[in-house]
Amino acid sequence: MQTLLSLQDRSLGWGDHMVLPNLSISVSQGERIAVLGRSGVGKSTLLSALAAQQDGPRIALVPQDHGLVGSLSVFHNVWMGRLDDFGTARNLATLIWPRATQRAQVDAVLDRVGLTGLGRRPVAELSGGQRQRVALARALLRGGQIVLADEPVSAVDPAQGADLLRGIADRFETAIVVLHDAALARQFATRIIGLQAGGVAIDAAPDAISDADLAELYG
Ligand SMILES: Nc1ncnc2c1ncn2[C@@H]1O[C@H](COP(=O)(O)OP(=O)(O)OP(=O)(O)O)[C@@H](O)[C@H]1O
Repeated sequence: MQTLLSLQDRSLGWGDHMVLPNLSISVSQGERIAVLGRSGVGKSTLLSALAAQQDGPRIALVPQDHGLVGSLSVFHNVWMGRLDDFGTARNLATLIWPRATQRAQVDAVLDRVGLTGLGRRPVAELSGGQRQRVALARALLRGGQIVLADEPVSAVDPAQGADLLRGIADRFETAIVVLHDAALARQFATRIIGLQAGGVAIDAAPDAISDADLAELYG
């Protein structure tokens, strides 16, 4: 399988703060990767390094803080996922006079994430779980070869989370998703990467990893 993203012997950190020294990870087409590990271990740092690769595949992002503009409508926030597909004039026209076809495309992804009928609502008026689903809808609209999603279902219940993860898997052949629910990770992933104390402690298929192995990540 083709390698879509790769970090080789990279040391990831922020300024003088080293988070993941000498890290090597490759992501192949078709993999669904769940990244697990304690708070602060470097899951978001890993995703941001993968997302920053130059001349790579088309990536859809679901950031942990959602990256939404509260004063804009749900429609406009979702449409942002495709801004780089169009020129400035077309984007300005969409901002002012969204076309029926554009509304229909956004409505389809809003239906998929359970936000039917909320397109005109300002994001600032939504709940945390609804905002999270707007960020996911934006990635679904964008599409691409790979999605990088940082805790995209942390604010919804496990059944809804499982359904939204199926939506991700249906839309994207390759996915890297940070999760904190080990059961959801087992359901979703073809590969689980567990980070611990500055490095990769687990990197295997879910069937090859015991619950005790996963619990140790948080021990
Ligand atoms: N933008 C930033 N600037 C400086 N330090 C940062 C930044 N983002 C993260 N860090 C630091 O890097 C380390 C790893 O953070 P990171 O957000 O990658 O962890 P995480 O595993 O995603 O945590 P969580 O599960 O709480 O989201 C932490 O010590 C954090 O304080």
